[in-house]
Amino acid sequence: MQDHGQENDAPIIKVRGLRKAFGSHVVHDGLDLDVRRGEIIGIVGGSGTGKSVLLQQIVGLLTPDAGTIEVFGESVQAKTADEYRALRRRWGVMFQDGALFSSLTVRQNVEAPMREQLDLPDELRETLAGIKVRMVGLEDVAQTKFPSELSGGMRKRAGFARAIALDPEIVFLDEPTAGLDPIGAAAFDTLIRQLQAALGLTVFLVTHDLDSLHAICDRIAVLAEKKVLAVGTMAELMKVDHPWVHEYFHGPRARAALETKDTGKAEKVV
Ligand SMILES: Nc1ncnc2c1ncn2[C@@H]1O[C@H](COP(=O)(O)OP(=O)(O)OP(=O)(O)O)[C@@H](O)[C@H]1O
Repeated sequence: MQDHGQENDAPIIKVRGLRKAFGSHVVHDGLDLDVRRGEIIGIVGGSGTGKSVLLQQIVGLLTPDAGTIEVFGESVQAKTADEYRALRRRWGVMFQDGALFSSLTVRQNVEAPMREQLDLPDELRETLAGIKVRMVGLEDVAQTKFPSELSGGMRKRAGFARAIALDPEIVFLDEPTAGLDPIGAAAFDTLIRQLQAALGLTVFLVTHDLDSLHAICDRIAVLAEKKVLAVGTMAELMKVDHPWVHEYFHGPRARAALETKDTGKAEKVV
């Protein structure tokens, strides 16, 4: 058992002075962000503001040009391969399209990180993977299906099951409701909230979906001008005096999402 007690008050993710450029294209410059343990934080920003690039740097798939990233109080960058592997075991990632292995069944996809990180007998691994598949609301019959045999919503659930395969402390979700119909998106939001509460997860949620922000996020971080321009609750961000932030949180789609929330309707207005 690892003792994580001393980390409880410290941010679970701490980003300071982050800079990232691709050639002459600077995506992040002086970006700071704290994520609190146990919260659902939504990451929003215009297209190309670097939401996915930020996520990829935090999980160590891209290397910053400058600045520091700590997760669980440990630097993600300054790690040997074994140390990084141990750190990576404590989070799960769901990429935009679920990024499932097309040649593996749903259950085998969920088993993949278990095979990599855990030394379990086959039968136990299969049973545990089956439990994860059920936890995301997929029927048992889906376990032996291939990704191509699933609907978009089911593929996303399968991707979520794989992200929680190793009982992570943090899950990173990159636009999990993109491409889902309104009812499917609302159901996925509910699933995120339920699993977050049941498993005590911290959720890093990249999204364009204002309904998700209203429905499940504790705080929202806005990426603009190469940094985190503002971070706070929805109510706090609605008071921010910046053209993009104002338009985003007061525009017609924001009003529709707010109305949906206030009236408690299951469907969102599109
Ligand atoms: N591997 C890469 N090589 C070169 N440029 C990249 C790479 N990854 C991302 N970029 C560029 O970095 C910028 C930020 O990309 P990113 O995907 O993070 O944006 P985003 O905010 O997630 O956008 P969207 O909301 O459209 O998904 C874009 O201009 C993109 O073209």
